[in-house]
Amino acid sequence: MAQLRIALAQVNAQVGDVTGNAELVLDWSRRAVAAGAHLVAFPEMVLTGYPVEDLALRSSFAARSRGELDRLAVRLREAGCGEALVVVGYLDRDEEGPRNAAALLHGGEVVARYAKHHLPNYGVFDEFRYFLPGRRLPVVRFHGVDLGVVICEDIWQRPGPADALAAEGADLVVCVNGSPYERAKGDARGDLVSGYASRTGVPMAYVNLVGGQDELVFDGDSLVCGGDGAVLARSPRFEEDLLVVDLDLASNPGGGPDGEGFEVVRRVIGDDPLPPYPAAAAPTPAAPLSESAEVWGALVTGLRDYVEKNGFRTVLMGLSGGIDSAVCAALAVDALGADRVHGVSMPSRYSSGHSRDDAADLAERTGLHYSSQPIVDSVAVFVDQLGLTGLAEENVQARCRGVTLMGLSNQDGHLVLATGNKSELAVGFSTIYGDAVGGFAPIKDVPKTMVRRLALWRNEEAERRGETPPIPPNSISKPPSAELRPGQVDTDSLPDYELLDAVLEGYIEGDRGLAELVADGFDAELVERVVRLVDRAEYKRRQYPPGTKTTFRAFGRDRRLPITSGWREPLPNGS
Ligand SMILES: Nc1ncnc2c1ncn2[C@@H]1O[C@H](COP(=O)(O)OP(=O)(O)OC[C@H]2O[C@@H]([n+]3cccc(C(=O)O)c3)[C@H](O)[C@@H]2O)[C@@H](O)[C@H]1O
Ligand SMILES: Nc1ncnc2c1ncn2[C@@H]1O[C@H](COP(=O)(O)OP(=O)(O)OP(=O)(O)O)[C@@H](O)[C@H]1O
Ligand SMILES: NC(=O)CC[C@H](N)C(=O)O
Repeated sequence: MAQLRIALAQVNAQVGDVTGNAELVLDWSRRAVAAGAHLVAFPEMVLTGYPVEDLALRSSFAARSRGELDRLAVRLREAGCGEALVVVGYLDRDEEGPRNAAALLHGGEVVARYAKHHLPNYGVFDEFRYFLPGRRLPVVRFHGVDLGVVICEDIWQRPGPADALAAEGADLVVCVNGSPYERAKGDARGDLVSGYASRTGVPMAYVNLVGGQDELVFDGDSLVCGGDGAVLARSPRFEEDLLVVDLDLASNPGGGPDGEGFEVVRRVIGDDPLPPYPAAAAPTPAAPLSESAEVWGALVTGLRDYVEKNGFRTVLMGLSGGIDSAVCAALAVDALGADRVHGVSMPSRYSSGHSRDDAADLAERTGLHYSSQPIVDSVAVFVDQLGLTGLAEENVQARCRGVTLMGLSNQDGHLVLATGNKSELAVGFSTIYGDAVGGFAPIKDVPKTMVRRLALWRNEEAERRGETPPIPPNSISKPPSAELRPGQVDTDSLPDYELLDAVLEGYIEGDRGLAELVADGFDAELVERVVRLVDRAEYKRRQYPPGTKTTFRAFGRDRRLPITSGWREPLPNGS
């Protein structure tokens, strides 16, 4: 039985900032070594950030990543971390092409390199476009403990390198990850890691990135499972964390056919067993979050990191008194603090008194900066000069609001937030270049029924903490309305949101056809109408700002459809 203290550094790396990320690795390695860790592991491609998209194809970027890795090995030794084994994800490139790789650094050198074997190429991932798969499998004997490294998707597909490592006698497998958040995914990861450990008897340490990158949020949730599959330690979600765990590792005799097909490379570092050290208190595994808490955490992280990593100080949005803009404002206040959030009420001649009162109430509750910019005069100029009526007149109101927000953004440097939700985006219920303007859309992947659940949860959470609930109860209870003509409510032109979201979930998340949805029990006419609306709105979605993915299938990378398309889902009768 060998003892090893490992530290999983769940850090927030910045895509493209290789120098800054090297500093991050250095800083967290120092902390881990100060905590007595013998092995420190960082997430997938921590040195370049993840995902780097087409930057992976630039040889200058790969050269920078490789060069910084070599320098990092030396700097770690100079910083007193040379005795520890430090696992660092980076972008590699050899004569054949780019690789998604992890290096083991020790004593000022790169002692082993592993390139990801299974490349994910579904959903938001396009790794066949970027990387070549690796076949080499390093097994490093570190003070008598046989260690192997795998990268993220490697444990989602079998057979693969993790099973091969068990067969080659690894006593511990470290899995480095860039596993993005989507609702309820945490369980899948826990099951995979625990399943691997109990199947093979080999403990696994799983370290994930944390933080937002464009539309993705990495939620951390790093964990360690013992050889019996039990979870020994687990990091909190959506925050940086150093998970320090003492492991008693049994020697694995190896064996079995799973090692075939890989080129095993062995290296020995330190012949002597590690000296005994005082045991650290075992960390308590972080408790699971409720669905609303987890989605809220993802949205706050996604918004905060988009704003911070793109260098904005403040955000600005239109406040209609409705639930969508109220939830976006509450998210922004949680992400950035009230002083960095600006909201504008922009009443038109159709705006109700309560829309202004509810917007003002929201500002009062949250403490955000609030102002009023009526659009009555600007709308009148367009309507009169162009002779606009009906829908054209309705939409020009949304567009005057868009112009107002963009004017203030240009003047004061705010990032404009678009407040549309996934249900509206699905059916094209927004005015292009109107309420769809903005640089980021915090709730674009949250269905309207979930927006409501989030609003209720956030207010309850505030009450539980003895704080003022941020969202005006009236914004939650009143019927949703765009207020673009007198007395308009969303249900004039859309089905009830509970029903709409159920059909949308089947069509978008479940990829069910029109006939299948009817067989599921939905009304045929309703399904046909909703499906047509969704198909027709592809062009609008393509021009909508980016926003945080929370569902299994977010619009955009997860669901790529042609805009110009003659395809119509067949009707239940086959026509
Ligand atoms: N395939 C295509 N590729 C490129 N452009 C295409 C296009 N098809 C139409 N277009 C163009 O798109 C424009 C029509 O779209 P757009 O101007 O948006 O107008 P449209 O979709 O016709 O109307 C906006 C709808 O959203 C509703 N709305 C508006 C504002 C807020 C809310 C809310 O509750 O949040 C709801 C409103 O009640 C109305 O039903 C036209 O200029 C048309 O030429
Ligand atoms: N009177 C207004 N003042 C300021 N902004 C507005 C106003 N009306 C609409 N907006 C902006 O346009 C967005 C679309 O709002 P709209 O009222 O048309 O529909 P909605 O999707 O029900 O949104 P919400 O629930 O926020 O009202 C709002 O979220 C808000 O940002
Ligand atoms: N970076 C990866 O390889 C991620 C793929 C993996 N299936 C996940 O979502 O966790």
